[in-house]
Amino acid sequence: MLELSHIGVQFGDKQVLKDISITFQPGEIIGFVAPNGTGKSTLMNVIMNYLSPNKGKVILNNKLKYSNKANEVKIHQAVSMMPDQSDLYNHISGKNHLKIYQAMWNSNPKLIEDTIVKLGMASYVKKKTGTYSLGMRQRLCFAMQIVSDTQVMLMDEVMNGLDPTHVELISQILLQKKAEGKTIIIASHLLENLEQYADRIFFMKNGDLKLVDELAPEFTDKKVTTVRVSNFSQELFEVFKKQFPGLHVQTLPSGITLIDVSEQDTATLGDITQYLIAQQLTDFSFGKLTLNDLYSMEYQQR
Ligand SMILES: Nc1ncnc2c1ncn2[C@@H]1O[C@H](COP(=O)(O)OP(=O)(O)OP(=O)(O)O)[C@@H](O)[C@H]1O
Repeated sequence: MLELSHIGVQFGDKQVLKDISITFQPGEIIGFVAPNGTGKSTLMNVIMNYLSPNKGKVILNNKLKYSNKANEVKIHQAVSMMPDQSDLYNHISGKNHLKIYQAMWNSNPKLIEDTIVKLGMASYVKKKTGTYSLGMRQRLCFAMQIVSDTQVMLMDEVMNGLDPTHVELISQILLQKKAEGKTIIIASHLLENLEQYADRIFFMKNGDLKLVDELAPEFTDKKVTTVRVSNFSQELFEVFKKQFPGLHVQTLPSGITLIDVSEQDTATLGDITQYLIAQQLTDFSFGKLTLNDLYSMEYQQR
């Protein structure tokens, strides 16, 4: 269990993190989402003690704090940050990188072959990393962290540069690691992907973390169906509101219009469908509010 207690970080007069207190549990995947330059990496750097916060503490398993070098070594045996592509040595092979990580964390040597197979790296892992493509390097960085096998894993943009097949593959591995009881903390801009596996997702804003489930009740309310409509003009919006009074209708900065309808109210859902088709608005869908919708509500300007 990893606890952050009243973490605050200030750069000059800019308060990047205000007073963050949160606990991460074993077997949990946590997502951090925010526009560039908001503070995701800063928070991860605090968790790793690469950056000392102006206030607050990081506490591992109710006892260990970054109070001296010996404790830092102990914490780093349990908490790791996924290496960055710039951390790779071009003149040595991927496999040697994996061996170094396995030895540094003294993890099970079997993990090296298992991970190579799982990530489909066998055809290139013995070549020098200087010959790798962006996606191959990214898979290696992920593999290195998996081989380190720490209790808590931090990943900043883990899917960076990966094709859809490898995004899916790594998503599956993340779920396996969660099932093994790992705590995985991921900063990502791939919102649809994050929604597939994250247990808790936080938007970072004004130095705080906001749990997305608490931002809009219709995001989690299973009794609400959201109709998502493209190209709904302001003129139609006004006419629609008169025709369907009492429904919650809003147009997001992204241009998508959302109409909330009770799931049981099939008559109204049918009427809305007819209305939209009559207006030649055929680009619509029924479903749940998405993380992209919430992101648009929170961060985008009209
Ligand atoms: N060492 C530093 N000195 C001064 N300002 C910094 C320092 N590190 C980060 N910042 C500032 O803190 C803010 C948050 O930066 P951070 O790198 O944490 O953002 P981020 O959310 O990770 O962004 P990205 O999505 O682009 O990676 C930015 O305004 C950045 O300029």
